[in-house]
Amino acid sequence: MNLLSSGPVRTHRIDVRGLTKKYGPATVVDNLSFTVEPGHVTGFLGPNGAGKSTTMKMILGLAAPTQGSATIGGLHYHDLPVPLVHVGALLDAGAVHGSRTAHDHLLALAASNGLPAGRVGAVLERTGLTSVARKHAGEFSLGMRQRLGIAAALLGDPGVLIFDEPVNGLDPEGIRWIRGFMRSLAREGRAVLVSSHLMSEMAQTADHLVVIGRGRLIADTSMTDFMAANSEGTSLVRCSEPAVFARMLTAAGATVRDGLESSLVVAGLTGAEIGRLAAYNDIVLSELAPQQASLEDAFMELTKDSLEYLGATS
Ligand SMILES: Nc1ncnc2c1ncn2[C@@H]1O[C@H](COP(=O)(O)OP(=O)(O)OP(=O)(O)O)[C@@H](O)[C@H]1O
Repeated sequence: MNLLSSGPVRTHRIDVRGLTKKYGPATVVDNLSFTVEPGHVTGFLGPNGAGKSTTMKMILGLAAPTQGSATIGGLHYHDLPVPLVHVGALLDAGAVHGSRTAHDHLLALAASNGLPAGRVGAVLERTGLTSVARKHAGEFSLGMRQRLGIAAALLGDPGVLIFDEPVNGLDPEGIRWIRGFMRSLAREGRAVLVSSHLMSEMAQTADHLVVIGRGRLIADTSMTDFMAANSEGTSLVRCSEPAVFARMLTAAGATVRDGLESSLVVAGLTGAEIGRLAAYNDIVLSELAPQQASLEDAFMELTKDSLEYLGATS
């Protein structure tokens, strides 16, 4: 079998099991288990310092786990015969040799990994770099360096791709390109793991979410389920007798909490249902307004207990 042909993509899963990393007394990845499936973009979310990069480095054999394992298609990274054929990664786009042209950078990488030179043209084409292939990478903008890093990750036509905060610092056009690119890689049957500290980033890209905080798993869910559970609207209600109406709402199955200035924040009933209940009980509503919780709010809520430091309140 020719592992380097442009035939169907080899599908692999990433399996992370009980993965733990300690640096001195600090446990930065703590008994983490999750799976990254082929054909999906899995968003790896967590606040800064949550342990995302460290986890990715362990999957890629760049850091040794203190406990547990991370495998690609059942093998540890160091046991993969030609690693780039199975997994490609973009960890730090700045780490490109500025003195080489994009073409020569990729050619050197192909040669040192035993990959055919023909792949260089293919990945330049795929990442839209053909016209600048003879330019020095040192002259590249961040967006172009990012594309070059992705071209390198694709050299072995791997079934697994790992991107660490790929849109950091990019302009809107670069961000849109990367999002679309990751989705196209998943459509081809590849397993794509991409980290971010922004929920809004993931909402437009990922099919699945793995959320961590302080190195621990907080959520492992499909994007659809996360959205259904967290973007449910609440209603803000102002009325003549909030305490009385709150009891009625609760009796009708709503969840009610106090809002600002004697308002009520009501979940579990639609605006129309709240309005009907008020009319039926002769409660005068002075305000009934839908409140849409953003996914970013839901993510903040989910990770608030795991933030390393909280802003001081003045
Ligand atoms: N080589 C190291 N030695 C000691 N501590 C480290 C090392 N690498 C990472 N850490 C610490 O481990 C914690 C997790 O870092 P990591 O970079 O994995 O987090 P992250 O979720 O990727 O965050 P960020 O988005 O800020 O990079 C941090 O507190 C960091 O300071």
